[in-house]
Amino acid sequence: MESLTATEVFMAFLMLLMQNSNDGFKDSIETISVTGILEEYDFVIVGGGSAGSTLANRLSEIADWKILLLEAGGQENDYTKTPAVHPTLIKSEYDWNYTTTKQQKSCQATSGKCQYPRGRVLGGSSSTNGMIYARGYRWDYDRWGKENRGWSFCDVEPYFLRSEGNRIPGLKGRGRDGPLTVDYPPYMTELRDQLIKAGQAKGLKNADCADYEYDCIFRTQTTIRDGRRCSASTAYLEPVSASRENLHILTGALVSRVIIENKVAKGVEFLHDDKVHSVKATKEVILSAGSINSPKILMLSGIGLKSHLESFNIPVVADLPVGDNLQDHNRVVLYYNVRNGSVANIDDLADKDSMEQYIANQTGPYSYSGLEVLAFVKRGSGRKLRKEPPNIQYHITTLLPQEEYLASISTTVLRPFSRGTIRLSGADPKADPLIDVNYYGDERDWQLTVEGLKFSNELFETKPLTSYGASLNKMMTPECAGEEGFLEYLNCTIKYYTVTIYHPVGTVKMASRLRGGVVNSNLQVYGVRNLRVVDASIVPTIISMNTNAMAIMIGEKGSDIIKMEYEKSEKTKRRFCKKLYGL
Ligand SMILES: Cc1cc2nc3c(=O)[nH]c(=O)nc-3n(C[C@H](O)[C@H](O)[C@H](O)COP(=O)(O)OP(=O)(O)OC[C@H]3O[C@@H](n4cnc5c(N)ncnc54)[C@H](O)[C@@H]3O)c2cc1C
Repeated sequence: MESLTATEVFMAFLMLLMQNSNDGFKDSIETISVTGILEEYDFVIVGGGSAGSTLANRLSEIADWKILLLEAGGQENDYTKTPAVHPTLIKSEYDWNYTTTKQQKSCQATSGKCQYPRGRVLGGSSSTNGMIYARGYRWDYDRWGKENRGWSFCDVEPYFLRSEGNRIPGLKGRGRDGPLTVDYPPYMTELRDQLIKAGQAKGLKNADCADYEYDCIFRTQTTIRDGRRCSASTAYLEPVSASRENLHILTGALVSRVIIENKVAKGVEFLHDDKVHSVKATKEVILSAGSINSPKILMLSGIGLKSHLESFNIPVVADLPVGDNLQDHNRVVLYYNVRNGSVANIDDLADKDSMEQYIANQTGPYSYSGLEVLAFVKRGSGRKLRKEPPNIQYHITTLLPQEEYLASISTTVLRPFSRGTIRLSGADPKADPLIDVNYYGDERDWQLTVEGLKFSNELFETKPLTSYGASLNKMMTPECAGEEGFLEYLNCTIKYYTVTIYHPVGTVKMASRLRGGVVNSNLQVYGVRNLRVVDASIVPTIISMNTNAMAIMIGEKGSDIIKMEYEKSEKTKRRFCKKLYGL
């Protein structure tokens, strides 16, 4: 019998899921219709992603505040919450379907245009991501804190702890009671232990890489709760959307601009079913539309580089370097054939028993993302590096929708020197922005990638993996398969197959104005009152790990900054009234 393609397999799984949920997928979040929204709210939050969902939950804890959350996408469902299908969410209705501008040194397999996925659904990119949970190093946040008061590790750690509901026994210094579940997925492959042994054979410690003293390899911790994705919307919106009357959530609402009068944000304009609507914010408008769309909305609202805005006849409200400082992690993948049955493959997913097992009790190969093992190492030299955390990350995958039994290892330079930009392609809010990732704009990133790739291959040449038949499969990178020399092969894979690993940050930089900042350390946009940005775009320098936990931390901390500010002003007001009127 001819085997099924990956698309056919996932379609079959989807059909089975639908059949099992009687009348189709049920929405888990209570939303409001566009005709039901109020004329004004205290806070209007734009974007219900990792940071926005967190913020909506925390701000709506204050019963007196009315909150509106506007999200361009729709809701998650049983399919999007199934861990193994996550690669199929890219380029689907849950994705913004962005591509970059033409790149010279990367993505040549797709003619220099890199796919650039971002979640367009409640939960944002946390609803389409690979579900890896990683916080970043103390060093990363201390670096932020040097220039941004209140953002050192000791300032942000309480928010990681508050958000995290870690179920893994024995880990120290982790949150246990927070809404965001962190756990091992309920499935693992035979190769996992061999991978860890291979790392150990190369001197890596088998430990959670929470410290930076050592190179390490360990089993991936995930935002998977009982075999299902735990996105920011699952964690923060599901538990409160029905019970909190002061929180309104509207999906399908594409915010086109912030309404600004005399340098004060008054509300937003949005499109719903192609009709233009507006809503007022009496206290603040908060952008949580992510690293691509928060800068886009700011620019459409007249906040950005003057010359750029003027080229589209957008009246300038504040001349700020919006969209500069784009930093991202990318990856270059090597593939290895391994012993039959030691990893999962397309047959495991195509197997009806696997599908039924998942539907019945959320276990089996559908219950994990495939990203089974992570490793972090330090490569390169220099005295400075000695005091820094690992600068290379490996994601090792044991589930590829192929007939062969394959494992893959992707190399990621964690603190790239290259910087890209986000710019408008026009004044139309529906037009995609121009994303120039500029991978390898700085030659040092290429050199370090080569070093990282060499080490990844050394891992697969250790006994624990060669005894499992590990051998490099060049056919998975067909554009480079003909390269005979190993170094030539690596350079070719970098040029043809470098793609994003989905961590853009920094495009609405938190810093002083002199240092190219767009927001201050309270996340307020310079030169415009009542306007804040709370999401991954405010990150001054990219952290040395995956970015979802970080974005949720920003939502948590952002909510406290806002609460404290209003509480303080309420107290001052009350004190003033008491003194003056005895109230
Ligand atoms: C495919 C993929 C895989 C990833 N894998 C991992 C991983 O395994 N682990 C990890 O830690 N990180 C991962 N990440 C990164 C991580 O998920 C993101 O860094 C994080 O979710 C960013 O949070 P955010 O709040 O800044 O933006 P988002 O979560 O992207 O939220 C932005 C929200 O705003 C909405 N929005 C945008 N524009 C508008 C508009 N004009 N009007 C209304 N709404 C709007 C969007 O639809 C979205 O819901 C991955 C990301 C992707 C895309």
